[in-house]
Amino acid sequence: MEKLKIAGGYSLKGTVGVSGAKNSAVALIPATILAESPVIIEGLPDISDVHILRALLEEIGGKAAFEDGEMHVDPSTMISMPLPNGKVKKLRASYYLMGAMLGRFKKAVIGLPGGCHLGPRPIDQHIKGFEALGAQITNEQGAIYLRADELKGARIYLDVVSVGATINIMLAAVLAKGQTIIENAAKEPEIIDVATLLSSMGAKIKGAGTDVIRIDGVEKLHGCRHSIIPDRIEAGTYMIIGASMGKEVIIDNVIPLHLESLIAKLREMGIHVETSNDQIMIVGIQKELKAVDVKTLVYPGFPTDLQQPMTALLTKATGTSVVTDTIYSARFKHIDELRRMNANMKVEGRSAIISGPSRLQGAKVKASDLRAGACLVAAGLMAEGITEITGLEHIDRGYSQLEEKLNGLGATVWREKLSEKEIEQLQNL
Ligand SMILES: CC(=O)N[C@H]1[C@@H](OP(=O)(O)OP(=O)(O)OC[C@H]2O[C@@H](n3ccc(=O)[nH]c3=O)[C@H](O)[C@@H]2O)O[C@H](CO)[C@@H](O)[C@@H]1O
Ligand SMILES: C=C(OP(=O)(O)O)C(=O)O
Repeated sequence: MEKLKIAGGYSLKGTVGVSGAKNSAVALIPATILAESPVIIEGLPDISDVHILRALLEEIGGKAAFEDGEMHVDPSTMISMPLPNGKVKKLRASYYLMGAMLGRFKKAVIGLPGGCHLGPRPIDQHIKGFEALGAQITNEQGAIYLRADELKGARIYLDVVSVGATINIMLAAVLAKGQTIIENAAKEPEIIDVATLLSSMGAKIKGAGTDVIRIDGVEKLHGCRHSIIPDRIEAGTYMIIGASMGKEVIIDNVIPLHLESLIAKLREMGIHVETSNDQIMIVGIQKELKAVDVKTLVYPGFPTDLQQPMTALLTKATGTSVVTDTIYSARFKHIDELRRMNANMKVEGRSAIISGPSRLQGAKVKASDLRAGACLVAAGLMAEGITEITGLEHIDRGYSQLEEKLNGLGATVWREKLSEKEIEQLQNL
């Protein structure tokens, strides 16, 4: 086990390259199961979610090689092997194996997913969609059993706008007989990316990126090559870091349109942001920053995945900021850790209330989930002295080459092994 150490308080400058999007990658990899011939995905991030999904493709008999960001998958030898436990619990997106395996094999056994604990994360809308397509589904001792004699297209209205349910139903529907219509679909860029891959494989999908998606089922899908979109959440994290400590930080390989809500908030705070085709330049603090209110919403609203890093930046703003998460009821485990670092903030219901400015101090803190980790990294860079962050397994689910990228901007960040005493202390927490 390791900890991340940050010597904070130094300004940052330079260019940081953004990796492929985690939330696309974790759907694109299971989508390859649906093809009859090899699929190549390029630009994948080097994160644990990608490595685990690659291993899961091999567990069901496929061949999957991952090198230099490129994954070569040969799905022709895959079988519907049950995956009730083990690796599926290490990430959220293992739920996409349900849609993809149901689509190809008409049966699957998949353990309930893991991922960040952010309050209740049901999958009832995924199940509702699969059932509408004709699947029988049971939950037996924490594993979902899915089976269908055949899948038939259906009209499915999502009661909750869900990224996962939208993609999972698309995966199950592309090989179903007839037309499927998903209404009240989520519109995140990652959904368009998955639809682009499926279309290159021969699927017929219209409307991805709008709230009505129409899928005309086809008999079979073939291999192709696909290039992933950049990670807007990783990009947003570096924008927030640049805004808090940057003299001038350029975020490269980004689609500025995907980050309009964050760009608008940073400008509202008084931060200078410039955009070009595939770059965003942040000129950090020139003057006093203004406190702002932030409310997370489905895309194109402010992403919940940037809510936690944003609270670190808001400790620098003068006045009171209110950050409300409308997507997850309990995405505030980072707040106690920020308080250890001298932040003045509290949680009230679904909101964090931040009074600033505060001078953050380095401390020993623990990442409870992925973006709590990103928030603590941002706070550690801002704080005076040394910050030590444990819980790196969460951060490694979503940030490719974190230390290399930060040190490339002039930060001082490194990993150290935890002593036996530290491991014991963590286990007793
Ligand atoms: C792997 C992946 O892409 N993860 C992202 C995905 O998670 P995920 O796909 O799990 O999130 P959803 O969009 O499904 O969840 C949105 C909201 O709907 C609720 N809900 C969802 C499904 C369902 O069947 N029933 C239900 O009630 C959830 O509890 C949550 O309150 O979108 C989230 C919201 O942008 C992001 O935070 C995650 O980073
Ligand atoms: C919540 C997240 O991930 P997951 O859905 O994979 O747990 C995230 O990426 O912030």
